[in-house]
Amino acid sequence: MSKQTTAEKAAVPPTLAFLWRLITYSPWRYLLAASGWVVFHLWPLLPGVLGKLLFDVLEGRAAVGVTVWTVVAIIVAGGLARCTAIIGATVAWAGWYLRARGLVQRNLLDRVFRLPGAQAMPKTVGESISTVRDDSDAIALMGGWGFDMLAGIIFAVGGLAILLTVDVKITIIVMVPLAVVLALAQFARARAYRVREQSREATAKVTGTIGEIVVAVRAIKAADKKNEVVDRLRADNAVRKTAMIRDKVQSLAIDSVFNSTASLGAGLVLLVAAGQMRSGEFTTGDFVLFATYLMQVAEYTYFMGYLVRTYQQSGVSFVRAAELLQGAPPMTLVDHHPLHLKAEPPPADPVPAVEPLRELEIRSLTHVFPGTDRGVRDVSLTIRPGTVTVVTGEVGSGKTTLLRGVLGLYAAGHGEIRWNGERVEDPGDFMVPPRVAYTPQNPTLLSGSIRENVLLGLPDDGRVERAVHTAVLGPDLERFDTGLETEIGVRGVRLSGGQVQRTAAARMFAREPSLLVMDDLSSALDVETEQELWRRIFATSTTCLAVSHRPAVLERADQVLLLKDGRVIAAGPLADLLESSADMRMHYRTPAQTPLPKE
Ligand SMILES: Nc1ncnc2c1ncn2[C@@H]1O[C@H](COP(=O)(O)OP(=O)(O)OP(=O)(O)O)[C@@H](O)[C@H]1O
Repeated sequence: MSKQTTAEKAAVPPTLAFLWRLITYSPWRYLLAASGWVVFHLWPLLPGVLGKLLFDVLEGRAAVGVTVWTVVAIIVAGGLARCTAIIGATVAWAGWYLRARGLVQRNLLDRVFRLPGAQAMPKTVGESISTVRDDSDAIALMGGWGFDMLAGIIFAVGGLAILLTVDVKITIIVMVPLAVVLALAQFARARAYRVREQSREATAKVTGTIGEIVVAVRAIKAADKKNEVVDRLRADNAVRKTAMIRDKVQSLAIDSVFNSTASLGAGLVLLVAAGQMRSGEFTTGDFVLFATYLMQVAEYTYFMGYLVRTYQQSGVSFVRAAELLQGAPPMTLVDHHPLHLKAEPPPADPVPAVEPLRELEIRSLTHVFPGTDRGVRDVSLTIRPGTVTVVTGEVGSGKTTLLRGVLGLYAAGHGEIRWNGERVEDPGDFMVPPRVAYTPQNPTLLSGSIRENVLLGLPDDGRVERAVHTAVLGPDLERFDTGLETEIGVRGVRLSGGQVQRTAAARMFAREPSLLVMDDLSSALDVETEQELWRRIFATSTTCLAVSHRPAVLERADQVLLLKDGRVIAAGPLADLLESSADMRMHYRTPAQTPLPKE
């Protein structure tokens, strides 16, 4: 039963390994995009040469015998070829990029949904959403890095080589101050990235705070903490505002410095080459070539710095995304799986036919929460079909932990579970419908109709009606105008605590499982509804494992487990325990009742 803990993190492989795996997910699209973009990036080498040729032809200095119209035709044809390349590359790139991002998001969500249900996420909701949304984007965008880098290097080296062949002295005199300005801009840009990172973190924090407020809105009102919450949001927002303004000012300043290097370069060429131009050594064509290339070579040099940083940023995104995998190998992020972007996704796996329960054996189940001595230790019990097992005990004695341990909802645990004599290797995967269905103490419903919430993907074959009957939801549904179609959730009807519990119970009954697992199911119900609920559950003769303090339920139990400090201190039929256990007598007389909230 023991599994890898979230603390055991696998080392993250180099970013290039991820990139290669992503490229091979849709290699032809990538290749097409890469070829198109390389043509696009390298194209600016041509206008410089052609511009020089054009002016040389006009001045009658051309080394080759071409007419002005030939040069113009080459320029137009080249432009058209570039347009075609860019259209093809953009379509192919969009296809590749969307698939790459979708794949990373799919793999992240797949892993998160497969993790044991009781395992806390290593980040806040806001940070997790940010990772699924933004980091997957940064990872996919890095795909363009490969061909941009290649084209950038070819362009910068090629452009510089052409300039050097025209005039070595002017090239050096012009390039050195330009290189200094670019280096300064690059340095400033490194700082700007740190500021951008701070602004990203500040945004994630504000998103997280808003998420927490929305979830806890009732608690905030009840505790009258509105002002404190607004103050906290204001403080988070103030940090975000400062970070965003700094980010914007820095990037605008860098861009303006960078943009003026073009004029600076052209001015420098004119200054340095004035004498040679007068003597005719440096032609108008040469000037056109310099003016065209200088800026572009500078731009590409600058672009390289950007690409290096993009690469580093994507590495950081990979690390952050790998953290969400919580123990799975980081390369899981880029595992190849179909995305079904065009066709309908395949239907969910059919519900497997399972053997009816003959015996469930739990041996020495132990789960201790990491870093504490709390949890449950060495619990053993046997559950036979059609029986009712009730777990009871004081607040914090380990009842919920025991149920969740049996369901395999904790990543790390010890002990053995045997279903019909067969050892269950992965209870988290095995103890699910149609074998087992569970209603937690504080169930969560989704936005949608009550029918959708009960069915949750099961066929609508009359089971909803049976389930809501068992859950004693009928009288509530009669009060809603649209009955089972009543929308609940953020934009729908707000259900009372008892209605939420019974809707979740109906969802459990609709699974028609061999074993019902219920954690304090009736804690929010009035006495009559509760009694009717238990009567109907027991009437189904389904095997039950339930946490309860209610005397009526304890009396109906075939076996009662009394927990104290995470251990079973008494087990057996209630009548026997009342005779043999002073703790049971005390607990039965003054059970740790949960107050009944108003429905
Ligand atoms: N995630 C957790 N991390 C650390 N300790 C925990 C965690 N969850 C529960 N505990 C502790 O483990 C012990 C058992 O908790 P558990 O929720 O199983 O008790 P319980 O008997 O179900 O309580 P209640 O009657 O309030 O539902 C308690 O001391 C609790 O504080």
